[in-house]
Parts: sequence; C-alpha cells; structure tokens
Amino acid sequence: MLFLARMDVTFPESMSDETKAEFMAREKEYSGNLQRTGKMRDIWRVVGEYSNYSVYDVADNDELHAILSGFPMYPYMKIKVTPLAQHPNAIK
Ligand SMILES: O=C(O)CC1=CCC(=O)O1
Repeated sequence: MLFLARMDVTFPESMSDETKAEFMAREKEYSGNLQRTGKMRDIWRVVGEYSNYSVYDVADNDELHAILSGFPMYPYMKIKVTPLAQHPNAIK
C-alpha cells in the first residue's frame, strides 16, 4: 500500500541549536534506513518551509503508523497522510 505523508516540523523556541542538530542527525539516519529498505520511496522538501512530502510503501496502516511514530522528530511533527491508488492514466 502506498501513502503520501506531509510532515511539518516545529521545534520549541526553547530548544537549543545543539539539540536541533542532534535531532537532525538522528532523523537522517532513520530516514536513510527507511529509504535503503524501500519503505520510504521518496522524500521532497517543500520549498521555503520546514516540511516534506514523502511516499511510503508499506503492508498496512499499522506498519505506516509504526514507521511514522518512530521518527525522532515525531513529537514535533504535524503529519497528514493520504492513501494513494493507481491512476488509470499513469504510463508506468
Ligand atoms: O523534513 C525534515 O527535515 C524532517 C524529516 C522527516 C523525515 C526526514 O528524512 O526528514
């Protein structure tokens, strides 16, 4: 099953730059592992925002929830998930 997720990240004003850098490093490692295993098919930055769109290829809703809630930045994310289906006009 394919899902599109939009993630908007908001860190607390009080968070130090060092802590933010630690979150970013952990996020990069977690995200890289998902991409290497094919669970995350794609990730794109939203221009001008601390947000991304990412596509997940997972067995079911429960697997997606486990993946999303495992992101180190999860406590600081607002996530909107959209299930995807084949488009009849797609040529690939
Ligand atoms: O958009 C970000 O920088 C946060 C994030 C979520 C998954 C990822 O790889 O980065």
